[in-house]
Amino acid sequence: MSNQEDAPLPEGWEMRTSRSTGMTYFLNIYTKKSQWERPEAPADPGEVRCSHILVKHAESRRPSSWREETITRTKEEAMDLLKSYRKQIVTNESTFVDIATKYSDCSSAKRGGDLGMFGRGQMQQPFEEEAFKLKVGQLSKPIETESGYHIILRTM
Ligand SMILES: O=C(N[C@H](Cc1nc2ccccc2[nH]1)C(=O)O)c1cc2ccccc2s1
Repeated sequence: MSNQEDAPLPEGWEMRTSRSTGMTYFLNIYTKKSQWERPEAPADPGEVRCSHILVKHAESRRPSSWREETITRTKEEAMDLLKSYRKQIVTNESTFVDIATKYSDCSSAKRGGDLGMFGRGQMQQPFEEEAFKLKVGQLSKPIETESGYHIILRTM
């Protein structure tokens, strides 16, 4: 039975000792907030940085992109296409940036799919929910928003 004190801290937390009292406290390395209680869950990053690949379809909120003036593919075709891209990436046949730059139906394609840093409340809910679940370096499964189907890579 490993002693709770020896167990590693959840991701994003560091242990500190108070200079004034000598007491141990815990620091969220992302938000710089501290707390006395030993954390049980990974620290809320507050903000994340992600890149994504978006495949739109005829029912997308805006069925148009830098690639195609009018996007007519069906939802099923879009999902199949996105899954083929994900397979190329996970088998190292292609890089994420190469696929995003060539095929993503989001204007972020020009930046290799990079969306920059964002906090909660900035992106469509299903996208945000998945993005904040990812560990840094992790590639999501396909998710759906009103824009179409995405795979998300958390980079920070
Ligand atoms: O909403 C955008 N682009 C839309 C497609 C889209 N829909 C999204 C929904 C969630 C996250 C990213 C998304 N991108 C479009 O081009 O029709 C954004 C483009 C960019 C470019 C740079 C940084 C942030 C963003 S957000």
